[in-house]
Amino acid sequence: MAYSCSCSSSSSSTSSFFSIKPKTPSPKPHFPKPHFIKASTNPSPPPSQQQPKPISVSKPRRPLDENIRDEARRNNPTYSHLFSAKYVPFNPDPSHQTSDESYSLDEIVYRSRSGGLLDVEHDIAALKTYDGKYWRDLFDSRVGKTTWPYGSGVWSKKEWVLPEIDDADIVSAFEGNSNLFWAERYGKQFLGMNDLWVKHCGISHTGSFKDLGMTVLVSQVNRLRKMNRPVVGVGCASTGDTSAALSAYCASAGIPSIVFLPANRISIAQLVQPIANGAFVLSLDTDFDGCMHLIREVTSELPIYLANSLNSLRLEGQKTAAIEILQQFDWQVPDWVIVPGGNLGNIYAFYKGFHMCKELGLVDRIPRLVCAQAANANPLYLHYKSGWKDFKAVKANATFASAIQIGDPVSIDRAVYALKNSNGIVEEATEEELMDAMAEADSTGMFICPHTGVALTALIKLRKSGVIGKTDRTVVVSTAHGLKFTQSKIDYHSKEIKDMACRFANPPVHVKADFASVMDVLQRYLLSKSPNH
Ligand SMILES: Cc1ncc(COP(=O)(O)O)c(C=O)c1O
Ligand SMILES: N[C@@H](CCOP(=O)(O)O)C(=O)O
Repeated sequence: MAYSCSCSSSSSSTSSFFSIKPKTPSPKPHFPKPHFIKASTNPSPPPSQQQPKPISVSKPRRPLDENIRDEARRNNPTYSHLFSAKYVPFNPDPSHQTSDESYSLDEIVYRSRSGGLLDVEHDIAALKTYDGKYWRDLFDSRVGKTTWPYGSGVWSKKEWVLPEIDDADIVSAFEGNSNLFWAERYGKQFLGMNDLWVKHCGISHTGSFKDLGMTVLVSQVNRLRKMNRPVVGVGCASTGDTSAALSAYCASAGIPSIVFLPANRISIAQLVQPIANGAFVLSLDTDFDGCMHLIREVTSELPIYLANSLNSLRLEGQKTAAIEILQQFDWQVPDWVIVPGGNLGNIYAFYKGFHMCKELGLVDRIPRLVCAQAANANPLYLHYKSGWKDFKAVKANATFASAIQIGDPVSIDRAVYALKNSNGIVEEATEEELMDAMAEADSTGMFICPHTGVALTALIKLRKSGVIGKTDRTVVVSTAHGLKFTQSKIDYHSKEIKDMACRFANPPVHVKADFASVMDVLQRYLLSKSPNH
């Protein structure tokens, strides 16, 4: 790449003016009711009939040797006998179908016998014993509470995620329940849209959507270790976000974590996260695809559990973001959901979440999915453009969207399946397009990451071509917190990026510290902003 890319710690540049150092249930009679927390089992009377409540002076209610896990153990009935899930080959080829192949989730297995991907298959017949309204009400009743583990947006859907795990084994930071932001000004000003939303999955414990999957994976590892299974540590290859999430959840459970990072290809903020959380960090002179290759070899030799999304457990957590979007729209289905794609697990996770909601009667359709890639790392886009002919991995070039600098995505088959079954589209974004989109979005009050800039570029292109209509309800998935990628914003607003106009740069103005100089620049500024200017 021609310019000095901010995502490389070695190449981070600093502008002179930024004085910043570099860088109601209807159960069948024989099934007991799954647990509703109090609020929904005993709905309150309408406000007109309510008596004024005495103000309670709250005192600590728990004795010192008790906590919310103990409370959950006492209060939450166990439904492990009602619902179950297992690993099965992902979308097996019917011609060599080995229909009996399945594995318990307590086994350590990442690939099917044929070498293909696995999927977590739920006992849909058991889940169907309850109707769509039942599930909607159950999930809604758990939002915003602190009841263990349902205070988490992931574990509030526990029956659909890891139904058999003991609540006591769950490792959670009450992740999920991320805000769905109405992008009023951005939609109106730049796209003429009135129903545009940004799902802020990056406003999360470690600043990315990876928390949703990692709580599930690390919880299962916690369970396996209690069962004395041979898991000494958990490892991943990462472009920065998976390693941050893995190290935080492992640290919280006291489990060793090992992370393989491509040297000088992730942001400083992302590098600091596993270091601070006590992970064993290997910085390797290769790219993400090289790291991925190595971690797969290592985890097949050593008792290190693989935490990348090749491991289908992760996607069970990530799919809850799709369910959450429906929930936040009062179970109305948006027209479009746009997701930036790299290793390509997340686009399938979204598909799976939406599909389960349809299959189980919570909604009657699913949205169309768009996967957005950086043009510098676009193997899925090329595959889509070729009419889904033979897939070819690419050598991924540097991109400001550094977390998706991936040329050989492990979940390519899952992504293709998700897109084909959702009438989906793949788009790409050049470096200039994604940085401009990020800057424009930020100028309307967001503070997004470059990957979200990739997704917004896809939206801009699909709006311009008329594929996405002005009134289409559209959700752009924001995958990481912008604060992890400040160097890219500094580079852009400094206009220090080679071959990039940085059209929306807003550099600070250096002014002499005297009244006249300050008044002078302010008057010129106010004039430029006045309506008659
Ligand atoms: C911030 C960010 N956005 C998007 C992605 C892409 O997700 P996936 O790899 O599941 O396609 C990743 C990781 O790959 C990421 O870290
Ligand atoms: N962006 C990811 C790349 C690895 O993806 P994964 O979902 O397979 O773990 C990261 O942050 O490492």
